[in-house]
Amino acid sequence: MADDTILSKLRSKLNTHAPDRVQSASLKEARLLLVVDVAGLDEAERDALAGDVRAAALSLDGVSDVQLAMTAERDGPPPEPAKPLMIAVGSGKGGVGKSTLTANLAVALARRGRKVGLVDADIYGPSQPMLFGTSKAKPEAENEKLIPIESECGVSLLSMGHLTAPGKALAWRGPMAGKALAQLINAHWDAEVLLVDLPPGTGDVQITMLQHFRPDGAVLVSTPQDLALIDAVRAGQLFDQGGIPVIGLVENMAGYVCPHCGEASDPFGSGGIEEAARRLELPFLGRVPLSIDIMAASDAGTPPAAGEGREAQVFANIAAELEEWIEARRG
Ligand SMILES: Nc1ncnc2c1ncn2[C@@H]1O[C@H](COP(=O)(O)OP(=O)(O)OP(=O)(O)O)[C@@H](O)[C@H]1O
Repeated sequence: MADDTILSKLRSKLNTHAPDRVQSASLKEARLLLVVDVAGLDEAERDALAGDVRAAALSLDGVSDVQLAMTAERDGPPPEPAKPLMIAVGSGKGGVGKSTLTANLAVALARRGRKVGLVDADIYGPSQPMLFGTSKAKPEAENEKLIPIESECGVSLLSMGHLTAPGKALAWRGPMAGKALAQLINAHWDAEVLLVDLPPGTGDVQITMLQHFRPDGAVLVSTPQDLALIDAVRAGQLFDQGGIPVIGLVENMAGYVCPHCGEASDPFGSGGIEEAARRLELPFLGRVPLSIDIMAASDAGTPPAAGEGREAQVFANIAAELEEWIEARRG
């Protein structure tokens, strides 16, 4: 039988594997030499393909022995994409707007052309699915790694809120919480920058985050209230001790302009975080006003940074400060 005839007969028998993977055949005295392309296959897939090709070849008339030459084996698995720069967003105390800031910074960075991923590490009280309007989405997995959910704002994200029933509080102990976090972080991220929304305070998840995942830097958010600020400084010390650079501080809920009469007031004081940043010799990244529009857009699952209003500009300005740090690290 001519080699070309053998090749086409063999390919017609290989319906479960891509027949084109068998590139050439050459028969010499009942011994068939086959060149098989295995590029991009993992070890198990390669073995399965080799087994099927061998069985199909031996079923051909005039073939009593088969020799396989696998190409592309020396290329190894496809290269891993570059690791994203990981930036943790933390706060000393709850309710200061850390999740709101993380979501909107992610959107503002994406609008600057960065590929941005967001991990909601607030596994006890995840709010990112609500902020991005992705509460109903369920991530799929490939090779036992989660595939992030694509939001409409160009930011991909993963949260425990995508994996558990809505509103179900998680009461996990440290090791389980650490495993859950690992699942979210070691996912199939296609991102240059990964923002991590930490739970408030200085507990287990924060410590796991510092020790195991070593973010490249941290942003701290606080309201101008004294107590919030003291807690933020404590959170900053935790990063410092772990050798994680604090990129800068953000003041949230600073200054309120009444939507009816236009009068400006400072319900929680003002300027305290900028002053604290100066004292601590840390960069001040910006100030987000207390705004009904920010709250309403967040509750509706449409991050205000994705819009065109004054609020979008506030987050764009903070993202521009952060971008300087990112550029110095990544180019
Ligand atoms: N600048 C702002 N103006 C108005 N409302 C805001 C602002 N920032 C946050 N909020 C609102 O404050 C509430 C708490 O915000 P958020 O969930 O972001 O805080 P957090 O620090 O992440 O809280 P937690 O500790 O519960 O994770 C939300 O209802 C949010 O919409």
